[in-house]
Amino acid sequence: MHSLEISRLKIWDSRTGSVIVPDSSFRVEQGKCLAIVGESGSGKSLTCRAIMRLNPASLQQSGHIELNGINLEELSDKEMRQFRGKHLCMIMQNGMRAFDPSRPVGAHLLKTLAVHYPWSRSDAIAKLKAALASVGLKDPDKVLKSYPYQLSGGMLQRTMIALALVLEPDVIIADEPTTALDAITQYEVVEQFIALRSRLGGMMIFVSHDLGIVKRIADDVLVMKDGHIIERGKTSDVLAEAKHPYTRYLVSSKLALSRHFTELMGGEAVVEG
Ligand SMILES: Nc1ncnc2c1ncn2[C@@H]1O[C@H](COP(=O)(O)OP(=O)(O)OP(=O)(O)O)[C@@H](O)[C@H]1O
Repeated sequence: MHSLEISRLKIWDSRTGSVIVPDSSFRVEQGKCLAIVGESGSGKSLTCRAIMRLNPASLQQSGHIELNGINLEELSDKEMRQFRGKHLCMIMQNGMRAFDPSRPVGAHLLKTLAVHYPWSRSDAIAKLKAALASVGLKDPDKVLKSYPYQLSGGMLQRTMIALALVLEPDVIIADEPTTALDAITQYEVVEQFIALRSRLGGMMIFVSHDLGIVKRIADDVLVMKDGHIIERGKTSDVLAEAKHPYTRYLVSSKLALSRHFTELMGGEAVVEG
């Protein structure tokens, strides 16, 4: 069975000695999406970046991270660079930061693909164009020729999703990929993530503040607070019957917000678990 297994992950700041994530263990299985929720600063991003081994050098980590039986801790930096992209792909909150601002998007994407696949340039372009069209980008040629600043946040996130479609990684880690988008674009990009999940059938970790999105996309959920996992379980169970007071607080804030929104819109409050 393919899986990503994180055991006893600890992350600390080597300059100050302060421990940010003391001891986290969790597992994602083939075909499953795990959401990580929790307040700002609870350690969600550092946990994701620890899996990718992308935290700054001042942050140290220990513990065991294993993907499909491969112990990632044993890979050299060079091997890890090769491993990322093909096996582990991260989609971040700010699409702009994911791209090289000084080059057209297409040049950046082709360079990434060239690290992992021996395709000819024309084959790689054809695959990218098909993927860009499949995530709803109407003019793939124009996207490839554009600089990142010429594309909207939603277009950049779709472009990252398209790249993931071509790379077909075992694991996709999406760190608040819709937070910087307006509500309608958010909805559309989440739809693309759901489609990506079903097309690749791999594993996904989806970090979000938004329990509505979590409910739509994730099978299981972890709730983090101050670096600790305080609750975990099937998404529907956690949302319906949260055990920890902090999770209940998160769920009730979400309900209060949706009630307020519904009242503002002049309708009946819809309470969804
Ligand atoms: N490079 C760093 N060096 C030291 N501490 C850091 C570093 N990056 C983040 N931190 C601290 O680690 C803690 C966890 O940060 P992290 O970014 O993982 O939170 P988060 O849960 O993802 O929050 P958000 O939802 O705001 O992104 C925070 O207190 C943050 O200030």
